[in-house]
Amino acid sequence: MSSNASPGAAAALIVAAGRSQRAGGDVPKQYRTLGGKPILRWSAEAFARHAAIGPIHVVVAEGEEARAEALLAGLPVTVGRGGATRQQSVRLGLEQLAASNPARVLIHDAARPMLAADLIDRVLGGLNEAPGSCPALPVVDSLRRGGDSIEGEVPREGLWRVQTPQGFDFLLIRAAHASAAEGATDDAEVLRAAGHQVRLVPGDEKAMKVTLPQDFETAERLLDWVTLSGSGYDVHKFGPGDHVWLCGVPVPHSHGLIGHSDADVGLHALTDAVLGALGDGDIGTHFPPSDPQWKGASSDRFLAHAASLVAAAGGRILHVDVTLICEAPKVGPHRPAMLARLADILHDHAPRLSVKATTTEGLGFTGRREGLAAQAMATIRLPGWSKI
Ligand SMILES: Nc1ccn([C@@H]2O[C@H](COP(=O)(O)OP(=O)(O)OP(=O)(O)O)[C@@H](O)[C@H]2O)c(=O)n1
Ligand SMILES: C[C@](O)(CO)[C@H](O)COP(=O)(O)O
Repeated sequence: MSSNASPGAAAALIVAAGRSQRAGGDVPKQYRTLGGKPILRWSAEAFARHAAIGPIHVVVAEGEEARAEALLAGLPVTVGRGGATRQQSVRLGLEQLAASNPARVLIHDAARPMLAADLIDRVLGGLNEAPGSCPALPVVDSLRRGGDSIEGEVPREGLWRVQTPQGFDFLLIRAAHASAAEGATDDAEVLRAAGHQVRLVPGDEKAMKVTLPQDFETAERLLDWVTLSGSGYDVHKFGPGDHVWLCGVPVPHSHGLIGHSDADVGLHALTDAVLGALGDGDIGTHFPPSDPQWKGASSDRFLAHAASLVAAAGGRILHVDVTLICEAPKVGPHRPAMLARLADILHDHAPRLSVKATTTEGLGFTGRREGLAAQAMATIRLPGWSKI
């Protein structure tokens, strides 16, 4: 993904050097997946899609640079080293960003993956009013001080739960961090303590910080999954040959199928069904027949590409269903091999697979054995909370 940045765009600094002591797990939470996508990648993509964001810099713990670069592949980001505390990570990240000379910077926790474009807009809007801008949500529960029992009340009026991204005048926040005492839990406080105004702007419940083990499940639910279906249809004509390719399997036959690629109608219809569910063109858009590199190509790569687009959108294929329409060859004996091949091409993307066959009772072009047709249906699940 290339940057959409407009001139004068703000920089983004994503802090991802934490150790996830509260979340636990085998790897730090920013490297775990949410909706099939690494947590760190979610917010990096959100910044990369936003036209008002320019350079994007990520700081990670020592030794994690290669892992972070691999999971951020294809995004216009740079990766540097963070520090032992969040405050130190921000300070180091700001120093590393100084070479880009941004006028403004948005500082964001990698642990807040659901970063909506309108939250970025609100934070940038706040920066037009003050040198600092901080998204926050009102406290709605009653607050009490205590240990095992309640010892007193804490009035909630005027209290806010602050989130990220927090926006700043770059030179002011860099200077404030350079001279700040240790112990600040966020950057708005660092700027305020240095004597500058920080504007509060409305936050977003979905910009929650994944902190505790149970937060992964909550975050998955907040992705607002949408279920989408697509259909595909394809026809190829019989010609000379002794086998046809169907759903990735060579099936012996008195004829072959004529086509630019291997003419696998099953995989072509299914690829179109997956692309249809995504709303991302058709097989010809992605693999133009005019392009000589697809001559004789094995069609499994077309389907694998469509599946990779679903995965890149943080989604998952739930179900695919292919119907092959022909008088011959007989499909039944080859069905187990076709299902195994589809599972192989789709890896673990599609838990439910179906291949069916029908004749047209001697009617039409398939009935006259002039060609072979296939129709397919795919159902996918995509995170619906932001426009992807
Ligand atoms: N030395 C640190 C500590 C934290 N962070 C980042 O600051 C954000 C907010 O921190 P938090 O949720 O507290 O993450 P962790 O420090 O990883 O969690 P814990 O406190 O449970 O260990 C996270 O994106 C985290 O990666 C950082 O860049 N450098
Ligand atoms: C910056 C922050 O996300 C604002 O809510 C938060 O303070 C960082 O998390 P931590 O748990 O305090 O390290």
